[in-house]
Amino acid sequence: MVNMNPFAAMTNLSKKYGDIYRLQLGTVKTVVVSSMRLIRKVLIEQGADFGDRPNFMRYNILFSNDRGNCTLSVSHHCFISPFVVLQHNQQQKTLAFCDWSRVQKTRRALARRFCHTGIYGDKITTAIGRSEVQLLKTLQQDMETFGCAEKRLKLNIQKACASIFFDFFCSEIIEDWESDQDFLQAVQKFDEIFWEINQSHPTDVLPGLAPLFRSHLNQVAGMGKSIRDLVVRRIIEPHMERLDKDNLEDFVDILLAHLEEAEPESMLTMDQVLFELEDFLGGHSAVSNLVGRAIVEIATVPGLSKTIYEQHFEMGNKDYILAVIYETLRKTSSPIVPHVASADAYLDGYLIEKGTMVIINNYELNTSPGCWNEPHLFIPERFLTESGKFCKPSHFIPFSNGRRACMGYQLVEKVTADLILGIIKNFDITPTCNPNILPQSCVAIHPE
Ligand code: HEM
Repeated sequence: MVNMNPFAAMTNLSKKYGDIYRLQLGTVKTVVVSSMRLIRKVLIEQGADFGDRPNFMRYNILFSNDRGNCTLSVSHHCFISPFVVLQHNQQQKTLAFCDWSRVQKTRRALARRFCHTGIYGDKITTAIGRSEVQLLKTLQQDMETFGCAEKRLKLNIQKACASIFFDFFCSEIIEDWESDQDFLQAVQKFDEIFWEINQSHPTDVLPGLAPLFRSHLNQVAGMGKSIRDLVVRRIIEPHMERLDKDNLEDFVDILLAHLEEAEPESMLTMDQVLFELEDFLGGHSAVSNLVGRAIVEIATVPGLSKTIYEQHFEMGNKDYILAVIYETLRKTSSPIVPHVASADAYLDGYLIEKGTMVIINNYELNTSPGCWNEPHLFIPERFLTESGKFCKPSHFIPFSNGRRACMGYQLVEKVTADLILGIIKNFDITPTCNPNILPQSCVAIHPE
């Protein structure tokens, strides 16, 4: 099973050992849950007991915060290179990979309104509109230069999504993607980070192997630095100078106003604010990879591009494109970030000790013939009622559920739909690549 998709391998084990079983992964005690009944318990009914995240060395390296020369430090003084020594629990600075805490509640509360595309509908629509013009122009140029837009398709979609997110969250309009070196570097680094956090690595469960992976871990340490420089210099500093607390223009203003106005016991630190902003800006990588995957899927189903066009633009069915997005997520079998028991707790009668990692294995729920008709095929209609309304079965939860659920799903739906529709309206999509060669159980497409 070593070469298998790990989620498929864990599904095989569940056939033998049941919907809940223990695994010892290196030094990490792990429990795998596979049925919807148990997944619901972990995420919702007993969400308070399972709200923490694994403390992987890579996450700590990635979310360090030395803006100078990348000299960081590790809890157990694990020496990786002359330049990198890690610090304990740097990952508590990030929203998505920290343990559950009062700080986490504050972080989520600050971002909630901004993730609501209804409340900030005009701002996101304007940002998408601005970026789409540049995307279509760039794709057209590539068509003229290379005869097809495939060569740089992923990169162009990344730039489009990044400029939407910079515009929406920070009011930072990227006028010219190609000449803005800061921006281009941030796009590349965000994508590398997204790929990295979507992969597992031997040091996650065997941190003692770190010296064997020095070069990779040093690379990981460098990934966030250029992004942090850009965020501080181009976004935080100018926002601090012009902050008007009576007129909060964007998410950065909301975060900075919090630093001045919150009660001391619930106030975030400047570092936490900076990392929260980076977490949300980084969401663009998830969207761009998803758009890329959807385009590949659409290309390989004969006539689908035309059907999307007809449904959306001619028949006015706005739900069809949503069904395409959810079918892409299903076929990818987009995984859920592992949780960790924050206290000793009983799950289905078994004692799960504090600190145990809980893998929520949704692979079978996303891909099995027991849950879906012809699951290997791309059929958006499975997410539509007879009258064409979007309808998602309750066992399909690509954005998870409960207190750690994804905060960005509305943005994902809106940006992904608008970009795909923009491309379909202006270009023919024909297949050159088989979607089955893309990695499974992972939205990310390799940065190369
Ligand atoms: C392809 C697109 C995306 C998918 C499939 C996705 C899915 C997920 C999943 C499964 C989780 C883990 C939930 C859990 O552990 O129970 C998560 C967490 C999170 N997502 Fe997303 N996400 C996507 C894009 C985004 C975007 C664009 C943003 C923000 C703009 C975002 C913000 C977050 C945040 C902040 C968390 C951490 C929540 C927490 O730990 O408290 N996501 N996402």
